[in-house]
Amino acid sequence: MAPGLAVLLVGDRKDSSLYVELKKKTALKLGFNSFVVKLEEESSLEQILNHIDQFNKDTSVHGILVQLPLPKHIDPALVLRRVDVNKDVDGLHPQGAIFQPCTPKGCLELLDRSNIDVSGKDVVVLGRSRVVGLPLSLLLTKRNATVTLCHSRSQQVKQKAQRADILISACGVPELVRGDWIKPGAVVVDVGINHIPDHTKGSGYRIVGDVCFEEAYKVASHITPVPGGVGPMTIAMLMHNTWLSFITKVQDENSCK
Ligand SMILES: Nc1nc(=O)c2c([nH]1)NC[C@@H]1CN(c3ccc(C(=O)N[C@@H](CCC(=O)O)C(=O)O)cc3)C=[N+]21
Repeated sequence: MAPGLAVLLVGDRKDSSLYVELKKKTALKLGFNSFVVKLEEESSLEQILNHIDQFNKDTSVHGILVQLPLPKHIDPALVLRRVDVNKDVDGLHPQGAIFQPCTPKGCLELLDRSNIDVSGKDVVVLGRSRVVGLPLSLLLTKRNATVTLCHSRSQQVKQKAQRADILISACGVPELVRGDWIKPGAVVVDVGINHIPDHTKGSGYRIVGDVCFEEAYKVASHITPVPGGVGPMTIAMLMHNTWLSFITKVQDENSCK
């Protein structure tokens, strides 16, 4: 018996296909079982829910991940709610997830492993997404940080960022955060993964974060790169949650409640 991770991909977005492939490769490398189901973009809600029910029933599946975003005609909340909460290794269950969502968990892991204590610090989070910004702010608050959660309607975001001891960007705006947004010595965590056109690359694009790294690394004390930063940590945390589900000893500290 080995931990089993099931991934459901609906449609054939290039970025989603790549991420699903990375998850599968990592699972297999760890000796996990990997089950990937790919459905057509036009699939109905019923078809999608059917596959989730099968994963829910399958005792060799310990973790289920529904790759987001789903096609426009599908309400993600309906799909995520169908996933057995005990197998929701993505931590995205609308009501009371057991596992911590992977990207926020990865950010905290990066801070922990760099011995950066968030308690009492002023943390500014850019972006209020249901998958990253919002849950990350809650987890940071639980760890006694003072959190300012900025979003598209926030005013004077640059001035707010400049006061941060720890600045976390998860807003999906390529290189929004410039060197002069950062307090000297601050810690910068870049969650953004943005594809921008680049004709000098064979692929026709290159990946940049939400932070202008060239400027930021000169000002910050610590900074995560893109690629090679939060992205791989997200996958590592997905595997960790799948492992926790497998051993079914999820302690309170992994609770999102
Ligand atoms: N239900 C769900 N759960 C997710 O966790 C989820 C999702 N949907 N939808 C999309 C985002 C995105 N995501 C990434 C994970 C790893 C890398 C990663 O490892 N990136 C490499 C680069 C890979 C590349 O070349 O693009 C890096 O940053 O070094 C990126 C992005 C998980 N997501």
